[in-house]
Amino acid sequence: MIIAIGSDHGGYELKEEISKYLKGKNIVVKDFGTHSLDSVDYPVYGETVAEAVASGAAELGIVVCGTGQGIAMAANKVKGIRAAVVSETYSAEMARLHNNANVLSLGGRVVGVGLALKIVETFIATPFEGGRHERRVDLLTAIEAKYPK
Ligand SMILES: O=C[C@H](O)[C@H](O)[C@H](O)COP(=O)(O)O
Repeated sequence: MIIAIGSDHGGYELKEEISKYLKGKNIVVKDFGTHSLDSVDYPVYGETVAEAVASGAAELGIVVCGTGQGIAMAANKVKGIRAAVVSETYSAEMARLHNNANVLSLGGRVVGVGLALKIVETFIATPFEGGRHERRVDLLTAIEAKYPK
């Protein structure tokens, strides 16, 4: 599995922990930065990770900013992306099962490392359930088609 990751300065430290965790599980990590605590702009990293997922270069994406909110907003602007802001494991599971989320967004100033890694573990281990949820995810995609560039 290939996972694209990215963060701003507010998510940098957690992004590094997630990268270490994933590599320890023999998952290929494509790290799109940032690479230090210097202040940067989260939309840049949200878009880059989302593009990697939308193009198929990565199967899933994980983005981190201070709250997980802004970087998820950026990722969700990219066609084909369903980014979910998650702070506990139930939502991590449901975001995959029901929403087929392809990007996980975490707040580096919200969740501790231990919980964040459990959320990541849950997110990547849970498949999309399909069935009635397929129709609803298709309706999300249909909204995108109504607003072409
Ligand atoms: O949603 C946005 C993120 O939480 C950012 O990480 C945050 O706004 C950055 O704030 P600051 O520039 O004060 O570190």
